[in-house]
Amino acid sequence: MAPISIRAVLISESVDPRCRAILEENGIRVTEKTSMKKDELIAEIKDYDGLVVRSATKVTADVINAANNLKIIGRAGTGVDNVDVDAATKKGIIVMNTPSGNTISAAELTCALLMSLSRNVPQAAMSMKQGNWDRKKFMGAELFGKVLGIVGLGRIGKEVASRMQSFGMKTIGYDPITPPEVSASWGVEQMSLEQLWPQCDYITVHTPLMPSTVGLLNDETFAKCKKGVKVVNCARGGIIDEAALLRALESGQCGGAGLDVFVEEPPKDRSLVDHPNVISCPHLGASTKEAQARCGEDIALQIVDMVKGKKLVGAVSHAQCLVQGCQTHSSSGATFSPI
Ligand SMILES: NC(=O)C1=CN([C@@H]2O[C@H](COP(=O)(O)OP(=O)(O)OC[C@H]3O[C@@H](n4cnc5c(N)ncnc54)[C@H](O)[C@@H]3O)[C@@H](O)[C@H]2O)C=CC1
Ligand SMILES: O=C(O)C(=O)COP(=O)(O)O
Repeated sequence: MAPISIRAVLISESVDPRCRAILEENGIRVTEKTSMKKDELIAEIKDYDGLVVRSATKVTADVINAANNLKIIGRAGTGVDNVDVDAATKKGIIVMNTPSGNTISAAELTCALLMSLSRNVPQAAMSMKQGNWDRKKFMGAELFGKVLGIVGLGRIGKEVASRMQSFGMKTIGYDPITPPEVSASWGVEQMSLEQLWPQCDYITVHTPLMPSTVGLLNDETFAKCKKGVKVVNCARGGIIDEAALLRALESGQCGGAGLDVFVEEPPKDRSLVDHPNVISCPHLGASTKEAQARCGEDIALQIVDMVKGKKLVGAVSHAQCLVQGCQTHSSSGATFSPI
């Protein structure tokens, strides 16, 4: 691949300092400006060759079209739903991410939410802080012997499965791309969603956000679930329809939800966050020292590889992934948009 000249990179979110250090060691000028509003980003982006973001920066078509020199948008993390990949591709801008860097952290938070849901840990802790000692109110249920449905058997889904199997959960799942014999080798029996919904005591979603995954859990699918099913969304807001979830919580069809992500972040409508059977986090799936170190370092190294014209091992076209309906797994762990 021909080398790409990158002289100046804008980092628009809190990214591990190793990212800046690696870029600067390679002669790239770095500016860090966080918490910019959309018009500030549009004004700022004009002269940069590269932009490094996490999930909060919305790299919309107007931002992309305002950039005169932009060649690379680097997502220090997995989901690229905050980047208009089509608009970038039309301008010949490469979009790349670092998906394997935060897999374990996102999987561990998912497991923490599953365990918190089963034993009411956050609610009990809050009650203790309020001076109470209420043992009856927080009666829980064992995870042992319960059925966990995993929708999306990619990197994170797989890691969640192995961890929850160690608690004695039966893991079933669905993925349109991962072959059933592959997931069977990690102890996950695949089946259609129609077969999956009524069997689960817990459901966790681990798909990218895209048109085919918006509202995977909705009024109709909640109605097919066991009464009292508990759900976790550590993937993206909207994969579980928020209004349908609230209705299901109110009717008791859903017995509890663990939410790390929201359609709007932070959510202005607090009805879900405030619901007594909801435990929530402010999008913390990738917020560990280890994940941030990996993602910050990986994105910088990937940008440097592009500058040096290195062949991108296992690079795939993101557009192709979207057509296939998934983020393809590449051997390098990274996904790229076409140039
Ligand atoms: N809360 C957080 O901080 C984090 C959230 N994430 C989110 O988690 C998502 C998943 O991450 P990875 O596991 O690394 O991605 P991945 O690409 O390894 O796995 C996603 C899987 O979803 C499957 N899939 C696509 N459409 C589907 C459908 N309709 N039904 C069922 N499965 C479907 C794909 O075939 C693929 O196997 C990311 O796209 C991102 O949005 C990722 C990291 C941290
Ligand atoms: O990597 C992902 O997809 C995430 O959701 C993590 O987002 P963040 O980098 O923490 O803003």
